[in-house]
Amino acid sequence: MTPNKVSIFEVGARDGLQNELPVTTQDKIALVEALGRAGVKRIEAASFVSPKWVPQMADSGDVLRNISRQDGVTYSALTPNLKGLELALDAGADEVAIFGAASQSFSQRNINCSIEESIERFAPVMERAIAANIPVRGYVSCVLGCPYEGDIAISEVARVSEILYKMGCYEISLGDTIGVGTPANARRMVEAVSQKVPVDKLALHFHDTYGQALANILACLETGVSVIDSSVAGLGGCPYAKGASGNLATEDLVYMLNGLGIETGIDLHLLAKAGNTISQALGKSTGSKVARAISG
Ligand SMILES: CC(C)(COP(=O)([O-])OP(=O)([O-])OC[C@H]1O[C@@H](n2cnc3c(N)ncnc32)[C@H](O)[C@@H]1OP(=O)([O-])[O-])[C@@H](O)C(=O)NCCC(=O)NCCSC(=O)C[C@@](C)(O)CC(=O)[O-]
Repeated sequence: MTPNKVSIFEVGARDGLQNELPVTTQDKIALVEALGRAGVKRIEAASFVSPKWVPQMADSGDVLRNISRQDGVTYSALTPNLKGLELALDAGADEVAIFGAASQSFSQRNINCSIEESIERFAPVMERAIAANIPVRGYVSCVLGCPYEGDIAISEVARVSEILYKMGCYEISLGDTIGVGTPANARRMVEAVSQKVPVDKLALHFHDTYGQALANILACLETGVSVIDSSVAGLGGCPYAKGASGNLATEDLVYMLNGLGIETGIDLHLLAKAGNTISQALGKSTGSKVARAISG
């Protein structure tokens, strides 16, 4: 069941940088271009959300408009509502993502509405995106725990995932937003969701707050999932756990997959270089253990 190829969905320029100190638009553009040169084919480069809520992403339009696009690379953006979608289309996003949650409290704090209200908001986004021929990805946050509610029922994760899938999302990314999962419950969750959404339409989006992300991914690969989200240099913190690491570092993921003989198409050294450069711009060292080892 373990796939022999994995598609990496790089979220450093969005999920990572939304949780870091601001960097310049030019730094973001350079990062996205360096990721492309490293062989990353799916890059989340922008987020059209309220600049009052997430000021770090306020220049998303300028980023998307000014990158030198590489053939075969998809540049995507988060769009919580119709306004976000229109901005993303205007800036030239190749695909967009709507983002919901399996926790009511998280949904309320993240996008200022309940799960049900979020589904209502997503419907016109989906309709307009389909009309514009733009693929829509769906995120479900808090699939292995919530910072406000603690444990989340797997049935709720499966329910929300199925709703987003049936609305027309081409892929559902399962977010362990606060990185609390461990391998056995991560695998149980993926198995349960795959009863409702085909496993080849699922992606793993596991944060590394508790250092479990690689182990969780390894356990879930056995279910057949073959799309994994990660963030170069481990960019991104966790607003709910001060000082905690954020997303799983793409370099660490690629290193593990290389060792398993699973193809990603990514050049690890160029990837680490991209991660080191953006880390320098942030005034910190890379969050990737592999990148540190290679550089050393
Ligand atoms: C969703 C809203 C906008 C609702 O926010 P709201 O206040 O309920 O919305 P509103 O429609 O009442 O609008 C309020 C103001 O925001 C503006 N506005 C409204 N929409 C937009 C937009 N698209 N782009 C730019 N501006 C927008 C709107 O124009 C208005 O401006 P004002 O009149 O006050 O000047 C807000 O809650 C928001 O922006 N939240 C951002 C949440 C966010 O970005 N979270 C991080 C991403 S999710 C994540 O990281 C998890 C994930 C995906 O990685 C998976 C995982 O790890 O679990």
